[in-house]
Amino acid sequence: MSELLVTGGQVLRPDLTVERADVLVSQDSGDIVAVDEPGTLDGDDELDAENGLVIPGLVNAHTHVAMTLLRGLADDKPLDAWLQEDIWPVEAELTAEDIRAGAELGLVEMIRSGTTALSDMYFEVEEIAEAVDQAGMRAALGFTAVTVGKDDEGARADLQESLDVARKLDGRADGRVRTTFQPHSLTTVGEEYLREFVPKALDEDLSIHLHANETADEVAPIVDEHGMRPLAYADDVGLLDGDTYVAHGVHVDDSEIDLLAETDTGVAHCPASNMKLASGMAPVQDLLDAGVTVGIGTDGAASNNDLDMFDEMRDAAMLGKLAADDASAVDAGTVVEMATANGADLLGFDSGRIEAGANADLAVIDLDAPHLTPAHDLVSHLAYAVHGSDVRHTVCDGEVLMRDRTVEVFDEVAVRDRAAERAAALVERAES
Ligand SMILES: N[C@@H](CCSC[C@H]1O[C@@H](n2cnc3c(=O)[nH]cnc32)[C@H](O)[C@@H]1O)C(=O)O
Ligand SMILES: [Zn+2]
Repeated sequence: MSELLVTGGQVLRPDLTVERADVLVSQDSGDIVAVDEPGTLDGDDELDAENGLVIPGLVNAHTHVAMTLLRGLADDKPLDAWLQEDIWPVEAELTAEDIRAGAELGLVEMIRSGTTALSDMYFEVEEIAEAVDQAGMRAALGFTAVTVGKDDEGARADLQESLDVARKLDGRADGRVRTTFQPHSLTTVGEEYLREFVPKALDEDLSIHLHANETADEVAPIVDEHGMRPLAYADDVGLLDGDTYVAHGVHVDDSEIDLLAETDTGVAHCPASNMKLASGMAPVQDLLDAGVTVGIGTDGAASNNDLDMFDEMRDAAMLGKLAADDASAVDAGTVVEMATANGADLLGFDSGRIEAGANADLAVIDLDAPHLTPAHDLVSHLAYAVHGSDVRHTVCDGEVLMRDRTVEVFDEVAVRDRAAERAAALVERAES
């Protein structure tokens, strides 16, 4: 029996109160065993949380982790032009080894900034699953199907692969990997393919993750072609019948907000990506008021341009206020819940809460910093003032992924060097 004691700090509890407490986690079960008064618990090993705040590991509810290789390659364009002119041509040159290197880089960046779980959409998913396994993190992974620009055989093969990958990789990494069926979006996968394959995913009880209602440009053609709003169309083809979450959900009208709530469909809100691509402002407070589960995602590093969930919480709060024209909207406590418990609920993990019985996924924030002084309200600090670089330790499934700012699960310098080399060679191939 091996137990780790996170000791000497303050702890953020599920009701968002903060108390002085020690946290005991089991490295065998990967669960939190107890949260109790300082000095009352004992472990085999200790993690020093003195002058620190223990929080649930953050959950990045929508990303493309291997896109770290494309960070800074193409900026300052809207979604459609950015994908078609810049991103897709370079992605066509990506090898399995590139994706492994990019994923490792992204996971190291996440561990350093206190993220312990992610929901990812990409290809070469086996490589991403292996990187997640080595990282010791938790992930909902999947193969993203696109049918535009493909012949019928290619299109059907893509959707079949999304089903096959979801079936094959579920439960990998000792159960830390779950999977989702992933049509890329409502405009990049044809209706006949959705009608054929979505029922198969539902039959197998697969969770579903897709991009939806991201830009105004994508809404209009759906309304023209199908005579209904995008999410009504998504519902019509069965996409909202299962355990589904959509990334973005920016351009949703009241009827679609109601539909999300009625069908218990979640939203992975990506504020930085929505601002950078000028996609628009998601009505986050309206979604929350309607009872929709909203998590927060960074989207890929090429549209953010980092994977720091603390930046993302601050962006979500600020953009949520602007969208609602109300400074009280999307408050600090709300974004902290979105980035922890809500995200975990979307991905289907029992994480995001520091309480006995939950997954032992946590981060310790160093509060000894000028930008975190004074400490009137630590929840406010989490939403508005903490940076990813303030994270001292990161723990997932009871294992220490980073101790005293040293990543223990990867050779960080080697990961950075390999990613930089592969990214340079990738761009050279794409340009030749
Ligand atoms: N490009 C591949 C498979 C798609 S993987 C998932 C895709 O989502 C893309 N992506 C990244 N961010 C966004 C976004 O905000 N909206 C839509 N797609 C995105 C990403 O570049 C990647 O191509 C194919 O043609 O078959
Ligand atoms: Zn995306």
